[in-house]
Amino acid sequence: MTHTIDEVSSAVSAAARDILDNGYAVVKLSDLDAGRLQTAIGTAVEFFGRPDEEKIKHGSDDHNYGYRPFGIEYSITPERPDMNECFTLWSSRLDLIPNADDIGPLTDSFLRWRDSLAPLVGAILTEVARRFGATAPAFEKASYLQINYCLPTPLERDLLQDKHEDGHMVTVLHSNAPGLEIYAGGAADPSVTPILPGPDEIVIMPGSVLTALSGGAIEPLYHQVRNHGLDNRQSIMYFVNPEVELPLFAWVDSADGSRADIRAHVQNAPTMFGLPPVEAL
Ligand SMILES: O=C(O)CCC(=O)C(=O)O
Ligand SMILES: [Fe+2]
Repeated sequence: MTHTIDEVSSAVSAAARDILDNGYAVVKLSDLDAGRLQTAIGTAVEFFGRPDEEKIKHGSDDHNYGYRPFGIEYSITPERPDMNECFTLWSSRLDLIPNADDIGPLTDSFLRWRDSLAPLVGAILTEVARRFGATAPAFEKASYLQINYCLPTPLERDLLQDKHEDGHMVTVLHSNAPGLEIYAGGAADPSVTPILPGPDEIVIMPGSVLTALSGGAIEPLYHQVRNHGLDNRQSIMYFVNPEVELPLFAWVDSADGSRADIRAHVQNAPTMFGLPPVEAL
């Protein structure tokens, strides 16, 4: 299915409305974009199948760029690491990934998938900001793609990833097997909703940076990943952060009438998961 301009703009409006009214949105992709998504997952799965000593050659020393082995990132506590390996690509910065030249098909497929997502994310954020009489911040240079390659995990460990919110503006997520559970009723409501996007679907989840921008109107979507004992599950995320070169002000006045610069929140959020702060790339 190809999408006409009218269909795209109504999908964007519907996504913005769902984020504001329901706290998250599910968006259907065109055939072209769904193909890029599946190619990105396929090339990454081939990469994760390589020996550890090969993969580690493509990870930065601080584990922020390229391959990140199991055991670094966590959701609540370092004693319970997320049960996955990762590969990340920040902005278009192939130079930050050691020996990126040797994994061209993987980085190419990630760049193509990012090229599909960035205009869609930009249009949806523009529409969300418009509802607050504001303009959405630029984001591409401070945002990154990450694929999680889930590891086979004994069922005694109930969750592959403990309950968390991502600390970004939005996360665009696709997963290819069950596990994701969202707290659709808010962080304090214990009930969870399992979510499995179709092969041509993505989920858009607000994070606490969007909460700060919207003056609390849009809550962060807490989520977790249940262990169903599967041995072939991947999830791929576009973690979208506002660029941080210039001051970044909330879209609404705070109670005292001021508008705080929220850049420190943006930059420090990843430290809650054991990762370095967001840089201005
Ligand atoms: O694997 C998933 O479905 C979710 C992954 C996730 O929440 C994350 O990496 O922050
Ligand atoms: Fe997450």
